[in-house]
Amino acid sequence: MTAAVLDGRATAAAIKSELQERVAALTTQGQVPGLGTVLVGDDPASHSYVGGKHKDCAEVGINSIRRDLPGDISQEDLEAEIDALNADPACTGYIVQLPLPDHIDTNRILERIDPDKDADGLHPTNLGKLVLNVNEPMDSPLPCTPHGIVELLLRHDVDLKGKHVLVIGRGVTVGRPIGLLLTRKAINATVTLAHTGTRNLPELLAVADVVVAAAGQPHMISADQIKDGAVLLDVGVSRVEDPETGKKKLTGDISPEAAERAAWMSPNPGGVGPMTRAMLLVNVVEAAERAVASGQH
Ligand SMILES: Nc1nc2c(c(=O)[nH]1)N[C@@H](CN(C=O)c1ccc(C(=O)N[C@@H](CCC(=O)O)C(=O)O)cc1)CN2
Repeated sequence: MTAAVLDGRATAAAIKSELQERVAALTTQGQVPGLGTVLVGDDPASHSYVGGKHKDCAEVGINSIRRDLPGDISQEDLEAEIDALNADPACTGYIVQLPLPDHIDTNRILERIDPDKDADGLHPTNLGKLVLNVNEPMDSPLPCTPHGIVELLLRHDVDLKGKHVLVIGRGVTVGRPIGLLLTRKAINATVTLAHTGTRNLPELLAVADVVVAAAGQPHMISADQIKDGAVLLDVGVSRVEDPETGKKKLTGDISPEAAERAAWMSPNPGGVGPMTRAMLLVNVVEAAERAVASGQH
């Protein structure tokens, strides 16, 4: 068996073209969506992700607001930047690029974001709505990567009803929230969350129908560890040196050979990453649509 491809690039492109029409309609109504990004420090990967977000905005007609801040910014000064974006009417939604430097209290920053402008769906109010299952239909944003994974599966007609999903990694952007989405009645999967303290990972992998690997450990999952016909979503991204070229290259958590035994597999790059970017745009557009519907603009 060779896995069919869960093509994140093509799916994200389709979502972006659907969004162009919604952005045009909002613009006609006088509500031009504007995405703000807050980037602290000079991590090249974070710079590249933020650059990609603004490129996407330009493609669909969303305005861009960019705050690039020094790595030694104080908690107080960063909070002042958050307050300014909360108050800026041109910014209809924004994100704080993670991770933040160690001296910054990330949770305090996330809590300070106006929940109505929380384009990442990571404010406690919005995560709380996800727990309470009150954001159906979309009256609050969902975290981008979990939402992107669900959308990628839906648009490839991969049904998770009754399937056993093994999520590896307990981070706030992927591992923790995705179980809440996958266990909703509309999807009805059974989810196990594994992490660095999990003792029987090989046994769990051997029986999992679906694996969401978000550990950031290059090729930690090999072909011989998965179940035949599994669905594999490779979220983790590491930059490792290519022995042939000596250059750094992107490497996922799942060995590419696993495609020989899987039914479906998301490439990395080209799978979950582009979906994360697309779902951020969805959150920005939906926030602007909610503002119009509530007469706030
Ligand atoms: N505030 C947030 N911070 C971070 C998030 C997030 O959702 N919100 N997720 C990740 C980084 N991230 C978005 O911010 C992200 C990562 C990867 C990609 C992506 O498209 N990757 C490409 C390859 C990119 C490359 O060539 O370097 C792919 O998979 O094809 C998009 C967004 C952590 N921080």
